[in-house]
Amino acid sequence: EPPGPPELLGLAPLSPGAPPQAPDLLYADGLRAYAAGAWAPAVALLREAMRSQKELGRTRQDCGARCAAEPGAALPEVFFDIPGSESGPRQASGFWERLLLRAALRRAECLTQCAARRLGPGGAAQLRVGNALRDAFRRREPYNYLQRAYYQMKKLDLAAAAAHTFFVANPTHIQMREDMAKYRRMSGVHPQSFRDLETPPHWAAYDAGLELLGRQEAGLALPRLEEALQESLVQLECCRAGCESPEEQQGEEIEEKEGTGNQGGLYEAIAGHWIRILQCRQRCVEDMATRPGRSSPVPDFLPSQLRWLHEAYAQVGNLSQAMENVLSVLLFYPEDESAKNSLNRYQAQLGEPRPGLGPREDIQRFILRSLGEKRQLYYAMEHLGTSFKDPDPWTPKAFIPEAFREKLREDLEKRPWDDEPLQPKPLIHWKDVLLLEGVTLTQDSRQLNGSERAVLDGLLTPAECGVLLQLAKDAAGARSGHRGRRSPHTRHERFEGLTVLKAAQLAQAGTVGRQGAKLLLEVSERVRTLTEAYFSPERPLHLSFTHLVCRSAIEGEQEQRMDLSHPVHADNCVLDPDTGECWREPPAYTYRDYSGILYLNDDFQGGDLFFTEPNALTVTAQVRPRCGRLVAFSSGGENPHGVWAVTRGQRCALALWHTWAPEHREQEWAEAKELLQEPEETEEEEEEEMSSRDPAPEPPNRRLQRVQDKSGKPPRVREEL
Ligand SMILES: O=C(O)CCC(=O)C(=O)O
Ligand SMILES: [Fe+2]
Repeated sequence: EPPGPPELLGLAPLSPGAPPQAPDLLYADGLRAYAAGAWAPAVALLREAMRSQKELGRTRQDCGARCAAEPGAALPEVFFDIPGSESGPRQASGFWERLLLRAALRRAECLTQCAARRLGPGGAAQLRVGNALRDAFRRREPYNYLQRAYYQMKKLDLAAAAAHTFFVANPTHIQMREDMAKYRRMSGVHPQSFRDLETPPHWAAYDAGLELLGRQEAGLALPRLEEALQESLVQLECCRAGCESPEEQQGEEIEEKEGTGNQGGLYEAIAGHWIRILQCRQRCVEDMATRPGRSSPVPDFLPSQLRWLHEAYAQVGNLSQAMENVLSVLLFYPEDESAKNSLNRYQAQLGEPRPGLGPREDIQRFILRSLGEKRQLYYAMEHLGTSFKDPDPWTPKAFIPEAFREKLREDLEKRPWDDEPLQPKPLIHWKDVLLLEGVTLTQDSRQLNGSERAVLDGLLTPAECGVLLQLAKDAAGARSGHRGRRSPHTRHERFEGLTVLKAAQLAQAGTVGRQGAKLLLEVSERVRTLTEAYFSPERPLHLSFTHLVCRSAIEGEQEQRMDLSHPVHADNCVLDPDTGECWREPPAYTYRDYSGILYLNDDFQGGDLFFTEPNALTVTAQVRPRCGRLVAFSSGGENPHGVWAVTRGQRCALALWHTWAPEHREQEWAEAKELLQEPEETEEEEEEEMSSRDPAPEPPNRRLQRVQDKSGKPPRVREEL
């Protein structure tokens, strides 16, 4: 078992029964202690902040549930009833208003008292945790500080656990990747030390269940799969309970512009508020189905859990339970052929119909409630002009107003990744990435006279450039025995390209150093993170191709050269300079969405990159290569570019193309990674590393300032203009 939060060492004792303190204050104190190098108090305060925040959430849920059940606090049924659905007898005017108001007042009173009882007088104010803090906790930011503090305290197992927990939710965090590798080497590999301390229970159970099922252990899988479903529903309830507090709705700015904004009177305001609560509740299905650190949910998560349950029960021969689950699947998808077939088979096997055999009650309740909400949301969409993005593919067509069905069909026909729900806010802001990595923005689109272009500096240290240049050199030497072949673009240059997989294979064969091949992988991920954060914070970008390319001037053939090292082109379409059009069709690599060129050196003549107008003639901007400089741009016709002739020396660069299309993700990257997985280092090396090499990881000082900055504005990045 990994050390879980309770045993995270006998530092300042955490008092389990004590009422929670204000998490923001605890967190700020924790960060101050951290900055002062007071590691043990920092750990205690950060953990207490997390505990308090959890405890507050639990209080809110408990109070919410208790007060909803309070006599007289239930909202009158008719409040949920809307035109179009059958309703009870109409009462005298004013009757429902009084009922509604009384219920609302009663419930508000109950909530206030409940909070005061649980949290002390004025406790309700603590329930409000600021947005920034909530986001920080959701990103598991405290674990980043914890891992560094534990490292300083030489508690490597705890550092590893905390680092991993942070990493699970921040899989593109480059520094963390390095830290974890370091802990792994130093702590002598305790794989269990790298377990996620915060895995939501339904994911743990779900993964365990599927793994067992995959090993033909249906009997063992069943309790885990049942647990997964129960925990999923619990998680859903937690999320829904949060929808009633004001801060949960602040992400809804869009709504302000819509029909039920703040203007209007009492009824418009009530309706608007209620709609926002319903929208929030519906989104909880996605929240529950999204793994930590992922940006999109597992599609159709609940029905697929039911299908697994059905399969597992069928495998162990438990007919009635198998039937219960297959009937539940049919609640979502009444026309599901395979479910219908199974059902018929079971009915035939059982002989006569068994009364009392129906779908699962928990699922029945879930669907009824969800449909009730959808009905109201679609009604408001049609009549009040509010928006509703239905998270579920199973909603019966009859629920969707005619006018929106067409739109829905169009949405389904779009490229699948267009439909990936966008993150309400970027996971990592690109400026934060810059701060963390010490990268600077040198020129933006405006300064480069175009759209979606940027030059960033400081992505590589000179030593890293050296390693990659050496890699290119060793690979070229090993493969051809002479310095490269003729360039496909010009006969005045030689051209050598190296892919990540080739590099890994050569490293495997001992032809090039492992360090270089590993750096190549790591750096490509570094560029991807930055490009995603800068250009596509709401939609994941994948690497689709990585190529280490060197172009060298052929001596004695440079006089009166008129040609280019790389003719003007666009990266994802066929450019027609005559019309300025760019055709996004083969032979262009149409799935490329963003391009990046990371330069490794500047000791050559010529070889600047330039952008042109779509006529391929008028130069709009130029970029001089140098070590660690990245030029990144969207790959379409808006960015035609070329490379001036390299007239002396050798120009090396890492060219990377990114895509939104997951199916065009670079397979070779993962293969290369696999090949380069190194055997663990020896004890002596660990000792040496612990004592000398990296005694104190940089505290994330600059992030600290940002968190403490009460104005809420991130600090400005130094922009070298
Ligand atoms: O190396 C460069 O600067 C640009 C190369 C390029 O545009 C390409 O390979 O598509
Ligand atoms: Fe290009």
